[in-house]
Amino acid sequence: MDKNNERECNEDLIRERRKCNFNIEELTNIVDGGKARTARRREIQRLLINDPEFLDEIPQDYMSHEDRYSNELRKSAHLMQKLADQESGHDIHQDIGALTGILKDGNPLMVHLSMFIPAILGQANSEQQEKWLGRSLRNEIIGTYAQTELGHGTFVRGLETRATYDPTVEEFVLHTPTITATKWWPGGLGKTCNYCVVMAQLYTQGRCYGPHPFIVQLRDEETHRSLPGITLGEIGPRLGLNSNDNGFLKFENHRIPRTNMLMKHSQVLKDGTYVKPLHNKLSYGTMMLVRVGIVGACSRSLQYAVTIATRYSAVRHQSEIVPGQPEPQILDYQTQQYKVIPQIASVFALIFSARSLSKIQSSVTAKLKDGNTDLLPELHSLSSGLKALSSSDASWGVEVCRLACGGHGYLASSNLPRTYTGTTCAITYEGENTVLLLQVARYLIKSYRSIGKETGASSVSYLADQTSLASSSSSFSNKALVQAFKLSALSLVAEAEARLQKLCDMGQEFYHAWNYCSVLLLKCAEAHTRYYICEKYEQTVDSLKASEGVKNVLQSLCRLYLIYHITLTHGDFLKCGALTPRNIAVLEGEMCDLLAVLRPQAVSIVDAFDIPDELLGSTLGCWDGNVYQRLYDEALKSPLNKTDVPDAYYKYLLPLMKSSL
Ligand SMILES: CC(C)(COP(=O)(O)OP(=O)(O)OC[C@H]1O[C@@H](n2cnc3c(N)ncnc32)[C@H](O)[C@@H]1OP(=O)(O)O)[C@@H](O)C(=O)NCCC(=O)NCCSC(=O)CCCC(=O)O
Ligand SMILES: Cc1cc2nc3c(=O)[nH]c(=O)nc-3n(C[C@H](O)[C@H](O)[C@H](O)COP(=O)(O)OP(=O)(O)OC[C@H]3O[C@@H](n4cnc5c(N)ncnc54)[C@H](O)[C@@H]3O)c2cc1C
Repeated sequence: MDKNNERECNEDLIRERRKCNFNIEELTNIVDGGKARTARRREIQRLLINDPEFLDEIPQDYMSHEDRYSNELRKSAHLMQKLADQESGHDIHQDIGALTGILKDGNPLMVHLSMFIPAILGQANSEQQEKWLGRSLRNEIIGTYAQTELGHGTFVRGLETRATYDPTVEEFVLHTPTITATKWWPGGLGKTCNYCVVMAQLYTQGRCYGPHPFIVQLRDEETHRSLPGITLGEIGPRLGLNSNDNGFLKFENHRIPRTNMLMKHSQVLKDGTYVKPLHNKLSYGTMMLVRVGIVGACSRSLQYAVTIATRYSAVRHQSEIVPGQPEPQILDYQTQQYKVIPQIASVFALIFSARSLSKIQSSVTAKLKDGNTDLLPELHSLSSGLKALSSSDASWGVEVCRLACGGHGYLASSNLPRTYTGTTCAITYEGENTVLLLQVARYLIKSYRSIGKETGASSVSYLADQTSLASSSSSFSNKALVQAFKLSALSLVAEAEARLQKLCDMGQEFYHAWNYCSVLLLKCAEAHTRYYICEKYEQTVDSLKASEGVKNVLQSLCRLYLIYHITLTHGDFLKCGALTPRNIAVLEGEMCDLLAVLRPQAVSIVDAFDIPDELLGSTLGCWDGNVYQRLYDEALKSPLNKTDVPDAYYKYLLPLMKSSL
């Protein structure tokens, strides 16, 4: 599609684009994280888009389960090859965002990249890395991360798979003692992988030391057959990601060398002596790493959905605002703006918090290298909270975008259903959101109770700011609104702590009191994480060196985001006195003004996400807005349209219709 050729473009979109009052390329660079990143992303995307190997012979929705898997594996293998052929020196993980959309319903090699290789990097010692890292980076071996079992996913300490050390032959014996111990879910485990990192309970010298990672060969490297003592398979159709061959795995006293325990943090010596790690949750490091990555991935899913919904809302005309006048673009309805534009604002919120979290992660990793684990709890809390809010915000945002497209949003060819199923899985995997938020709450209560003791953790330092409990905001700057979020979070934490304490004073055990307060604790964790997101949004936009046009757009989006979230949870702001009912009413009015201010820029902002049509994969969201022709052409691809009268008519319908004769 030639973006300079207006003749091929829908007239509404041409008009929308002429209203643009900021530099789109500049905003694109901000979204990508700099000019160089934009250039690199485009280079990769061009490479993929122009390659016929990535085309599907027929739309995936018409393929069988096996064909989907095989088709997606064909493309993912080609993708890996292509990326390997690229000049070296680029970190593939930095390029992952550029790949969004090239694979349509999952990627059987994804967990190899996102967890298996990171697990080797983060959990294996240098000799082990020597042995496995190069081979996995060159894709000579393909692995997954096998932790979850039929009986336990959330509660990692409850895993049942055992790795029992046998010092006589210096081997671990891996065993699946019960049906519930069967590994269940790992992506690519069913048919693709020949290796995996298994999380199993470590037993040595008659003691259990909890879950530890082990690298295990699953299939013969020549024949790809599963090895003796190992049972493997795929778990069947899922809500989405149906090409990922999520699998099951059982061990029957399967032996692996001692040196297959990943020993960067803890070790089992030849005689069976256990050597403790610096911090007993370091073996959870791979999960934490992926949680950080999920925040950025969620922002990308939302960019896709909101690009589709915004362009479609500019093209679609329906009903009337002024009686008797032509049908308006649906984007002119305030209620439609309220669906779509806050989701655009949300994209930037997620981008900026993802960046802030990444920075923290890098500094924690650097400190870990020097043996300093002080900031691990802070990273655990922030990555848990942001993973939870980003995945639930993005899933809800994608669903709102789908609903905003009316009936056509329900069609697979809109690409909204698949975007939704590919996003909502992140609510569950890598730590179910409620569970992760309760981890954040645990950290909040602990921090609140240790006020006065220096923790060095910045995300919770505000809990010591008791004076702010009394102050009510009288100004409405963005900074003041962020303060209101802080006050709301602080007062929820104070309330939860007081309620917990009261129950304990009445004689309840702490863990029962905790469960009894957990709805409120969940709210604390959400409010705390929302405050973090809002603060980063405000600070990033405020300190941004950008042209006036771009700055204005981002200021308005940031303000919309702050007000939108205040209105969604206004009870909390009222309860703590951060805002008055009158303040809320004024803010609600201002939110509608902001929708009106942003309305003419909406198409240009989503254009700045710069998603090529080939990756967006949507009849409704294409750059040229030629929606109806595309919908019609896609419908013609239905196999049912190959014949005028399908066989099923003769088999079932005809006998029914004639039976009454
Ligand atoms: C929920 C927890 C964190 C609980 O762990 P626990 O050992 O029972 O801990 P606890 O008693 O609740 O707390 C004890 C303490 O451990 C701390 N802690 C917990 N995790 C960490 C961490 N990572 N770093 C640093 N500290 C950590 C907690 O904050 C507690 O600290 P405290 O005692 O309060 O000081 C854990 O079980 C967990 O992470 N569960 C979630 C499981 C999960 O995420 N599975 C992912 C499987 S892989 C996957 O889904 C891949 C999908 C990808 C794809 O397909 O693309
Ligand atoms: C698409 C997909 C891909 C996956 N890929 C992998 C993979 O590659 N490797 C892998 O090992 N695993 C993988 N998983 C598994 C995934 O990590 C788990 O499903 C996830 O961690 C949730 O655990 P669970 O299924 O045990 O849920 P459960 O813990 O059984 O959750 C059920 C309900 O119980 C609630 N609950 C549980 N514990 C508590 C608590 N302490 N407090 C309050 N409420 C609680 C939850 O909030 C939830 O509402 C994948 C899952 C999916 C869906």
